[in-house]
Amino acid sequence: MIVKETALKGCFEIEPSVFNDHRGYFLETFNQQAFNQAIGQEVTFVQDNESQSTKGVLRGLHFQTGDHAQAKLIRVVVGRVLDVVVDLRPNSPTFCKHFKAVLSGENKKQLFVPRGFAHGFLVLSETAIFSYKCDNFYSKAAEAGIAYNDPTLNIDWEFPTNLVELSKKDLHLPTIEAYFK
Ligand SMILES: Cc1cn([C@H]2C[C@H](O)[C@@H](COP(=O)(O)OP(=O)(O)O[C@H]3O[C@@H](C)C(=O)[C@@H](O)[C@H]3O)O2)c(=O)[nH]c1=O
Repeated sequence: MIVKETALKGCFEIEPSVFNDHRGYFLETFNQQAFNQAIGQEVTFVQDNESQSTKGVLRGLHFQTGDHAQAKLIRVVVGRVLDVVVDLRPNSPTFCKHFKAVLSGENKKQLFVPRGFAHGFLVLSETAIFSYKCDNFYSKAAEAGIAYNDPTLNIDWEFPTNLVELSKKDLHLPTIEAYFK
């Protein structure tokens, strides 16, 4: 397993060890002991989520507020996505900065996104199955988000914006400026 901290403190990119043989492959997608040691923190995941989306679907940028904040360990099982995380920790030197990575069923890369970040992804393949662990339970009341095309964040999604498909909820997310007002 190769673990690298990204430019955003506390946010890590993880490349698990994959064992290939004549039958196919094997990997540990999560090992609590190795994971906590690698990132130097005790994280206890309590919920696993999976979603499927088609090409051009963009989910995000989402987070939960206050005591409901969630750290996430993210991976793609099938397909390819552009995953984007945004540091929304007001006291962080990288406040409002983002990090992006292509996660795919082929590269099997994972991202650990700490609490205090917004997260979203855009599906680049015909279909994608997205899987993630959360260290806090889902709370509908605590759901929040920032528009994926926020001008301050200026994220290059590397995809024609007229082809992006959003949920009704995500169509009306505020800008970062409006959110922090
Ligand atoms: C996230 C979530 C949703 N739901 C329900 C609510 C709703 O009826 C349905 C679909 O929810 P959403 O439209 O919010 O799903 P989605 O847009 O996929 O939301 C997810 O987006 C990515 C980018 C994240 O980072 C996640 O934390 C989460 O916010 O599933 C749960 O029951 N539990 C959950 O943990």
